[in-house]
Amino acid sequence: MHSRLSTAGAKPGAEPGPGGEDRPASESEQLLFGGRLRDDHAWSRHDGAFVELGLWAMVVRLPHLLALTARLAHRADARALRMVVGAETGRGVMQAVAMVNINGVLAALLGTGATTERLRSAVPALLTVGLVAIVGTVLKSVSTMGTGRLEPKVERVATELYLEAAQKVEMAAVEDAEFHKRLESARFGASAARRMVQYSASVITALLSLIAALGVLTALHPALLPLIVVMTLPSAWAALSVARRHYHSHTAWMQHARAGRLLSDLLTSAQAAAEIRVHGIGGFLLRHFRLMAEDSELEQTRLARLAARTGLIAALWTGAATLATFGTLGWLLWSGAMALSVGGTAVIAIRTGSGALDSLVRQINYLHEEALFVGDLEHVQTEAVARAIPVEGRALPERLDEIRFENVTFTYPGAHSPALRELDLAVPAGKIVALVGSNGSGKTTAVKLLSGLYLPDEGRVLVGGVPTAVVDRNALFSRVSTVGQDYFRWPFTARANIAIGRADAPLTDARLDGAVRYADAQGVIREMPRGLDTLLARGYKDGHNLSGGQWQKLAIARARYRDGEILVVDEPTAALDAEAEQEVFSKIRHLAADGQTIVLITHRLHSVRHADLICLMEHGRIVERGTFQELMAPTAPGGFRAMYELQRSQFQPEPDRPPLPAQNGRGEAGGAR
Ligand SMILES: Nc1ncnc2c1ncn2[C@@H]1O[C@H](COP(=O)(O)OP(=O)(O)OP(=O)(O)O)[C@@H](O)[C@H]1O
Repeated sequence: MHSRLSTAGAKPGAEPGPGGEDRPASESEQLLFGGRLRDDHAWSRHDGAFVELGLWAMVVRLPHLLALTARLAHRADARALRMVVGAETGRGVMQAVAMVNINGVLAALLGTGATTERLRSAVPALLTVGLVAIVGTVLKSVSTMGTGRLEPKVERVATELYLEAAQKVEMAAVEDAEFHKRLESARFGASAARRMVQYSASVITALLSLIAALGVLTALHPALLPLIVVMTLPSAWAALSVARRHYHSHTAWMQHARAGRLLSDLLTSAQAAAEIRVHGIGGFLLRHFRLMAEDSELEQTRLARLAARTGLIAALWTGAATLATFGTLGWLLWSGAMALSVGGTAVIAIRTGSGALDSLVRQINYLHEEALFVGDLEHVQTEAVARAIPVEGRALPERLDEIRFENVTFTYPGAHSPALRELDLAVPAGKIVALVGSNGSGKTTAVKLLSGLYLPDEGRVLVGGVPTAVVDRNALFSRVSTVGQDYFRWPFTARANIAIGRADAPLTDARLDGAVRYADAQGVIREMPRGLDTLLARGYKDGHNLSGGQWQKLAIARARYRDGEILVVDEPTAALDAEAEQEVFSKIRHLAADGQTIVLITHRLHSVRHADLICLMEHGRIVERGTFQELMAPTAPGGFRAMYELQRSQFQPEPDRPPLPAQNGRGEAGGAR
């Protein structure tokens, strides 16, 4: 029997269903990600989507798509946009002029009269064709330059559109898996917007080229018009079918692909590197990476097989249509309904026209496909705006005299039970309130509500008398400094790691030095190869890594640099040595004396002796509160006292335990050798 983590012998997706994506969860999906990652209905989110659109509906939507691209391009670089549109329009016109003149050349050459006479009369049209070809080539270069300039800018503008909106959403949205999925999809939207520029330019060219060819053909013989359409239909149908399948598959497999990338990222992650080696996880991850990749390879194979079949059917159909077209042309010539010179032009016009129509259908098709991703991007942007933290709200008073929780109940989105239940708490300004309690009792959640990151479901959190539900939350954020349990290790220089605490304030050395000194981080900075300019990102040139405690000191310096009136410290000393820990707590006491309000979360109960108020939390409620002396008194309920005594006893020597053998080789163990 295999162990739970073993995948030996497993062949996920070995028997794909007819649609490929209807297979049950593969072993990798089930074991690592808890279920199937494929979403067969992802595509149906797009109302009236391209997957359901017919060719005509797509043509009708074309102006909207071109306008969408033009809007993005205009925002990115209006001048480059004018350049591209002008050049592409010019190219189309040149094609029309060329075709009319080719007709002139052929008519002159195949007309009556002496050869030299015919040649001479063909020269003006011939020269025009040459000139038009040169102008066309120049215009193509101008267009290439314009699109080259435009594309990266459009991608940047599109990326910024959703990044800007996404960084302002409520925490509830950040933790919403559905919103993340949309963000992932929107990422493709930015590069899709870039490609839309190219496709839009090609649509303009193909459209003008087609108009030119149709114009010439109508003048030559109207019977040739429907033939062009018949010749083009098969490849248009094939392109549409393949693209639809591709889009459907892409959206259904997006989560799967993301999970595969996650596995490959983990294999090269500096953070996971040590554990991967010591615990021998590399082979395990690699195996699952391969299994996941094999799964999507099966899907790719399925798509390729279908594309080959569609291509074959389309080629047979095109062959028949071409035969019919040229047969008709031959019959027209044979029956004398068309002159030979006109026939020559007709061949060129048919080839140009069918090529242009084919290209037009393909480009519109691509444009639609890309537009769906850009649509996702717009969708995310709209959703992000709807879920954004409101920018307006009631102003906070100059001085925040109190933070108050009134009967607060809060459940995380998607959670089954509340993290906070009917919580009442008052934190006076300039005091230290310590929240203690077992893991998961709600301490961190309480400070998240206090900081305005979440809003209560019931009850109120009042900061300076203003409920967080109506306060200007950006103003509230700016009054809070935090050293969180999971503070972020910014992969920037040490200087940036501290100054990012108040990124919008001018960076001054005095403020920076003050923060470094406060966190007692001078030693840490001195030991870094380039001091404050040391890059703290392993894996980059000259990147340097710090120990957990050193990082923690930087995080404390950052909070000090931020200098908010309310300081939230969540396990601030977990990674510090005993001496540094005492130092931090004594500094925290001084801050309170200076008027800063401090909410301290810690499991080190010895450290909360000096807090003005200690709250013991359990299952989202405060079950005991008071000063250290009050909670340790024999009359107190005893929960805090019991926890404190338990911690203290761990530092008492155990009388029954035998002493460690001497380390100099002369102890018992050494003597036995
Ligand atoms: N983002 C989240 N989404 C859903 N549930 C969460 C989230 N964060 C915390 N919880 C849940 O809320 C409850 C309270 O968690 P919280 O982090 O506030 O506990 P804590 O007292 O700070 O714990 P610890 O001492 O381990 O840090 C826990 O049951 C936890 O699983």
